[in-house]
Amino acid sequence: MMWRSIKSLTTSSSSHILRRGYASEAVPDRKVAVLGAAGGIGQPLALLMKLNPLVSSLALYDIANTPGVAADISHINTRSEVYGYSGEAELGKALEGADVVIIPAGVPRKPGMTRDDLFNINAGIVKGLCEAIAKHCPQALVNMISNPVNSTVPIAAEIFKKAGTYDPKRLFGVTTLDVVRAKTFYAGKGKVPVAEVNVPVVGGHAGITILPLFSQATPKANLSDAEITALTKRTQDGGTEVVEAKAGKGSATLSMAYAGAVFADACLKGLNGASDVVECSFVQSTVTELPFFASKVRLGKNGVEEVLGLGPLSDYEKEGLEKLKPELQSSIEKGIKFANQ
Ligand SMILES: NC(=O)C1=CN([C@@H]2O[C@H](COP(=O)(O)OP(=O)(O)OC[C@H]3O[C@@H](n4cnc5c(N)ncnc54)[C@H](O)[C@@H]3O)[C@@H](O)[C@H]2O)C=CC1
Ligand SMILES: O=C([O-])CC(=O)C(=O)O
Repeated sequence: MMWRSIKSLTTSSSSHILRRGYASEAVPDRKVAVLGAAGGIGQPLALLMKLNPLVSSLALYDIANTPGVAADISHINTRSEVYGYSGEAELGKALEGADVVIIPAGVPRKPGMTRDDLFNINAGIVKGLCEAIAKHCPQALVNMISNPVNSTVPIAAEIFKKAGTYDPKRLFGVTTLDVVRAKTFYAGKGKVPVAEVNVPVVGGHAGITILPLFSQATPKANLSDAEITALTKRTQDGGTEVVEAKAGKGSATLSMAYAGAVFADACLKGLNGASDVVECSFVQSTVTELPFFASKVRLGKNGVEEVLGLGPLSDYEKEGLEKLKPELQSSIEKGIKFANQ
């Protein structure tokens, strides 16, 4: 599929504009920057963004090892030009003119750790990167992958507020991997075609704050309450399942790269004018009393066009929603407090 869509694009001889097949619809130039591009997520994510025909310029930034990754990926014969940037002195150049900035920079979990255990290191990394974004590409859509997402997104918001550049429509916590997992696990248990499955996942991105809404899943599968409870728990613990299987060698990287690429693609489609792009994301929200919350979001030319409501919840989901609020609230407050220290 991906290969076909790439082949159906041809380069215009007179400009950087691409034209789609026989139609004359222009595909605008779009720059994507990946911060943390030499890491476990960063490398396969950079590869997937190199395969995305909506990207014209791909900036790969890390504190080290980016020249090799950039040289390697740059040989792939797809649309985008690839540039590698290494070290803080080059961060500004990596960000300049970026339409979408994806942040998988930071340390991953080891067995026995929670995502919150990453706060002490990753909060500082995210803060520094967001200060640079505010300076060099304040208009960019920011896709935050670095954990704990429940705190790193509020940190980013506070940093942007301080710089006077905050636009809640442009800041996203990437929770797509929760949706990817919920879809996979539901299709397996419900014996329905995985490609057709849709499941909203709301709340946040850690343990019980991840709330899959299987009562709204389509296509309908005949699952018992016990099966729904088990699927919910498996989705909530999906990250830990990978951390334990990797046994000290990090957390999800390949499935996260896929999820990050799906979400960035949705952002790019929205920027380019599509009006029917809906993904779940952790954003500034009034869906509940919490200031940030993951729910379905319609993307468009300005980033978030509309934060969609939760829809009807089962009693089990209503209970899960109430249970997650105190933990999510405290993670949000921790991020806000850190940024304002
Ligand atoms: N949102 C989500 O669903 C998920 C989030 N994650 C999170 O993503 C983050 C990255 O995970 P991995 O790629 O596995 O880790 P990794 O350790 O393999 O890669 C992280 C990269 O970040 C780089 N880095 C560190 N400080 C930096 C800075 N100041 N500027 C730019 N780059 C910097 C490192 O050099 C390294 O290349 C972790 O915090 C992890 O918990 C992981 C999986 C899913
Ligand atoms: O579990 C982790 O630490 C990484 C992550 O966020 C995930 O895989 O969902």
